[in-house]
This record gives sequence, C-alpha cells and structure tokens, in this order.
Amino acid sequence: MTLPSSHFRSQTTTTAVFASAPSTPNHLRSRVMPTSTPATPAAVPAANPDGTGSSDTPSVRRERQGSFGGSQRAKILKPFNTANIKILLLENVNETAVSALRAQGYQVETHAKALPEDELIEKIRDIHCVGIRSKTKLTRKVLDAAEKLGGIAVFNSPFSNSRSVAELVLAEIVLLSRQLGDRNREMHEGIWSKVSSNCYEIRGKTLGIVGYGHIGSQLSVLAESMGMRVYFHDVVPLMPLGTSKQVSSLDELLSVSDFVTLHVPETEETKNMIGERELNLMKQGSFLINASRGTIVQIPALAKALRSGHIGGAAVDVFPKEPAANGKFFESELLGCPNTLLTPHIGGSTEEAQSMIGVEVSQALIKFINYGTSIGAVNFPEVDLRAIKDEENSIRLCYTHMNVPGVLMRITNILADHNVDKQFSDSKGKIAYLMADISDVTPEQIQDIYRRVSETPTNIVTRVLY
Ligand SMILES: NC(=O)C1=CN([C@@H]2O[C@H](COP(=O)(O)OP(=O)(O)OC[C@H]3O[C@@H](n4cnc5c(N)ncnc54)[C@H](O)[C@@H]3O)[C@@H](O)[C@H]2O)C=CC1
Ligand SMILES: O=C(O)CCC(=O)C(=O)O
Repeated sequence: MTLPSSHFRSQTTTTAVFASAPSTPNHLRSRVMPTSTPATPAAVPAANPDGTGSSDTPSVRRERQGSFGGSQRAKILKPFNTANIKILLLENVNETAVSALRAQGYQVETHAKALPEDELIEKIRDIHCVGIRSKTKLTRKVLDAAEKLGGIAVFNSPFSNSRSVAELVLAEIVLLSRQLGDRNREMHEGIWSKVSSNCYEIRGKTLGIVGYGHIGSQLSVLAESMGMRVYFHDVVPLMPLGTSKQVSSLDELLSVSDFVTLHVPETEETKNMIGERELNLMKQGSFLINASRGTIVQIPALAKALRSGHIGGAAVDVFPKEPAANGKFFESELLGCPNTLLTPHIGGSTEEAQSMIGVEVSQALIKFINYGTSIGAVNFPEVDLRAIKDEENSIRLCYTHMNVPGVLMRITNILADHNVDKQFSDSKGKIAYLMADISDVTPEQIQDIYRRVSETPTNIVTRVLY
C-alpha cells in the first residue's frame, strides 16, 4: 500500500493501522488495524523530557525497556502524554488488544461492528489509530477525514489465525465427503435418510491445495495425517511438507484432485480464478472449498456445477458481497445447492486466533507509537534501532519522508554538529523512514532539530521521542 499524495501533509502525527486481515500476496505479509500516533509540538521536550504526567505500571516499564546486553540500561521512551492518544477498535477486536493498549494509557474506544462510511468519517477525525478486521473499508474519503493523519503504517498478524482456518477446512473435507450438511438439515426437518451411496472416507483421496502459504502448508500436514495424498499449486516454487508434491499448473491440480481448496490472496491474478472452465476441469463428483476471498470463485458457475452434480459438494466461507454485520440479510446463488456448506467468514474466528491477533498487533502498534519501530509493517519501510541509551539528554528522531533524492544530505546537515549514536533508514515505494538516536542534546537543540527536520520539503511526519 503506498500513500496517496494527498496524505503527504507535514504535521506532527502519524497514523498506523493494524488489522487482522492480510493485505499482501505472500506469506511475509502481516495483518492490520488502523492507528495514528502523535508527538505534538507541545510534546517536543522542554525542560522535562517526559513532561506528560504519564502513569506507566512497573510491568509496562519493564516491557518498554529493552536491553543493551550489558550493564547499561535501555531508555524508556515516552515523548507525549499517552492519554492523548485515541484509538478506535472496530469489529470486536479482541480484549487482549484493548487491555494492552489501555495499559499504555491510550484512550481506547471499542465497537462491536464495522461502522458505515459516514459514521467512520465523523469518528476518525481525531483518531490516531484504528483497528479493524475484514469488514471495515478505509476508503479515501475516510482517510482524508482523518485530520491527524500524516502517513499510515499498517500492521497485521500474518499467521495467528492460519491454524484455525486449516482445522475448519480439514473438518469440511470430512463433512463434504459424508454429505453431513444435507443429513443434518434433513434431521432438523424430521427426515430420517440413512444413505451410504456417494459417501466416502477421506483416506487415500487426493487433496489439491491452491496457494501453499501459511494456511495451505498447515493444511497439507493435517491432511496427510488423515491419510490423504496432497498436491499443491503455487506461483512460487516451495518446499513441499511431508510427502506432498507441487504440480506445475492450476489445470493439472484441478484435474487430479478429489478435493480442491483455495488459499490464495485476492489479487488481480486470483480474481475469478475458478470459473466454468476450471470447474469443468475438476473430476466428476469432486469437491471445492473456498475459505480465502469471495472474489476468487465465480459463484454462478459454481452454483450451476453443484446443481448439475458435476461438483459433488462445496464449502464456502467467503463471498463476493458479505453482510456488514451479524443479523443482516445474506443472499447467494449457492443457497439450497446440494451438499453445500455455507459459513459466515468464520475461518479465523476462534478464541485462540483472535486472542493471538490482539496480542501480536497491539504489541507492534505500541512499539511503533512509543519507540518508532516499524518492524512488521506491511506498507511502510521496516526500521528498528537497538535500544537507545538511558541518558537524560538523548533523543530518537523518527522521520517519515518522501522517497526522493537529496533527503539524507539535508538531514546530515541538520545533524552535523550533533552526536549521532546510530542511524538507519529504509524506503518502500514512495515512502522512506529514517531513525536516528542522538545524544548530548539540550532541550533548545531538540526543539531546533525538530523544527528544522519537520520543515524540510520532503517531510511527511517528524517525531522526536525521548
Ligand atoms: N476465511 C477466513 O477467515 C480467513 C481467510 N484468509 C485468507 O486466506 C488466504 C490465504 O492466507 P495465507 O495462507 O495466510 O496467505 P499466504 O500469503 O501465507 O499464502 C498465500 C499463497 O498463495 C500463493 N499465491 C499467490 N497468488 C497465487 C496464484 N495466482 N496462484 C497460486 N498461488 C498463489 C502465494 O505465493 C502464497 O504462497 C488469504 O486470502 C487470506 O485473506 C486468511 C485467514 C482467515
Ligand atoms: O476474522 C476476520 O475478521 C478476518 C479473517 C480473514 O479473512 C483474514 O485474516 O484474512
């Protein structure tokens, strides 16, 4: 994700996003929720570098401390009153995230549902950070309304719910093979229908996995432990786990599999990946599972193949259009199709997964807000420095800027007369990010560095942590 140029405003806040949903097409991606963090000019240090009346608990202080691996203590950075930071958590983001963020002193507002665009526009005005799952749409209009927005760092959780999805799919393989959905419905309708024709064990059957990333590879191991033969197709060559095998094309995978399961991200290449042609390539009576993204499968084609009996059953967890909230009306051409399991995007919805996501993403966010560390960001240069020395007159400069020539020379000139202990910068697309730890600076010099850096023409966001 690159930042739209309209967000290249020079101001003293940054916005970070953390969410639970993946946004890039590889296993290195993380999961995200939106957030922004301030270092207001008033928070740029005067006499008292903390000057915030903040109330870290001892455990928070220990967590924030880090280590030099020697006797020297790492500095606890806190350049602003954390109580000024406003975080909006939507879609029931887990309590683990709420409590971790509140423990930092941030103001945290929670909502059980996604908010419609107009409400989000109102809410986001003074929000520094927003946390979402898969329903919220952070449209350009919404982002433009975020007045504290200077740049967006997005943090997500790349694999905390992978196991949950893999387990659900494994269960669905058995359920489809035994027509459990239909038998269960009939029993609830008072119909006793004991049948064995077209019901199979999964042992010895072939599972075809499309996309061998976090979920696909985990499923591969589980399926082999149930006696299945596993083939997979991926756009990159990958080490097969167990005795699984990578095949050279999607068509080949479709034609040899008894079950085909989709675990690819939504990209231009994967949209409508499975349509009439691909379904026709699948074996008569084989099964299709989609717990990836709704746009990967052409629903009318699948409904037709299910009704004709060419496809023996399907399990679908994700849809091209999903209702915005629980209790809302759901419509699909798949309703009433034979041996078809429909679930409301619950692949990652387990207590374990949601709790892990809450912990992982809130920690990434706290590190970004409090230390400037952007490790794990999916759209933003990943920069970290070893802990800053615990000295009163040392600061950390965090400079998010446009990725154009000449910037480092300007910064070097500004810092020329100072003692720069360490410095690192990296870029991603149009954005670059520089962190520098500087020691022996007076409050006046800090003000001066802050002013000069934030006035550079390439400035997006400048923060000084101390
Ligand atoms: N139903 C649910 O609740 C959940 C759904 N998901 C979805 O599952 C999907 C997979 O997630 P992960 O395994 O974590 O992703 P991942 O990024 O770890 O793996 C995706 C794999 O797909 C491969 N790939 C990309 N484009 C491809 C193409 N055109 N053809 C073949 N392979 C291709 C990549 O090389 C990668 O190995 C994502 O769409 C994700 O959003 C993830 C978690 C929960
Ligand atoms: O659980 C959610 O809200 C979204 C899960 C999902 O689809 C994902 O992580 O990609």
